[in-house]
Amino acid sequence: MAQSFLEVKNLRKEFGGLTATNDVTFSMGRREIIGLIGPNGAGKTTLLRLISGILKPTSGSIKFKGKNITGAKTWNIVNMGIASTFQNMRPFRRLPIVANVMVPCLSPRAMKRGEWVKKVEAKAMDALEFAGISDMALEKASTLSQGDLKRLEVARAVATDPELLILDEPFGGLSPAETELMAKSVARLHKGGRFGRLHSEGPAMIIIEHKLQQLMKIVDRIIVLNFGTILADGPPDVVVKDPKVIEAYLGDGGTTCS
Ligand SMILES: Nc1ncnc2c1ncn2[C@@H]1O[C@H](COP(=O)(O)OP(=O)(O)OP(=O)(O)O)[C@@H](O)[C@H]1O
Repeated sequence: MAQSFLEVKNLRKEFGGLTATNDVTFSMGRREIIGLIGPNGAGKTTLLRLISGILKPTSGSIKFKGKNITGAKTWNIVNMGIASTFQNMRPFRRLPIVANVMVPCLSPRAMKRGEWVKKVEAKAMDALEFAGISDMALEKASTLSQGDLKRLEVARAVATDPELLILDEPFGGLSPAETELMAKSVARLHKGGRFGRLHSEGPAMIIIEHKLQQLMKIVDRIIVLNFGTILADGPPDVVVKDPKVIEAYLGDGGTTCS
């Protein structure tokens, strides 16, 4: 049987008496882009944190490209090719925006193509250009609006040339116009190619998002979590019609949820 790109098996995380992810099992292919949805508290962010190494699971396993990464350190996971953005954004607020992106550019993974430090700023600028905030590169990160902080998060993640990019609510707090722009950038990145000195291999993606209309346009598969358990897993048009999903999350309005 062909080896999965990402293989999550019986992944469980308990916080005291609370089971945040309850034996979650799924796998994904190298070219997939998955939307991870579900009600508040369903366990989506916990699942993301387990895959990116911020949390250690209570039990279960995670394999990436055939290697067991369960409980591995975050920086090892980043160097293997998994990058994430988070809801609670924590940039180096006192540093210029471009310096925030130069830090991930100095990771062994980002440097592995034989780049030297003098090229790092140029590469960081290309990541900012990709995210649409290069004109503010020398401002302090503390001056950024919520929407632009999201862009900085994306720039920091793409600067490591990830093979799997995990985005936690990339459209959260953005205006409809900003959401449209971010959705287009994400879809473009998934296709891959060169963006200046940035080389995107077209990462696989897992995107947590509540703005379903926009999410549906860019993903080819949806996983629905509810009370830490996978309720549905399939193509977006099938999942949104699933009575279990409508009852637990979508309500009568279906995909009008934004
Ligand atoms: N560090 C923690 N300590 C204790 N409980 C936690 C912790 N992190 C998450 N939880 C709990 O685990 C459950 C799942 O939370 P999680 O943040 O993963 O849900 P979510 O689906 O991402 O929700 P949202 O859509 O609101 O972001 C919730 O009941 C939450 O309160």
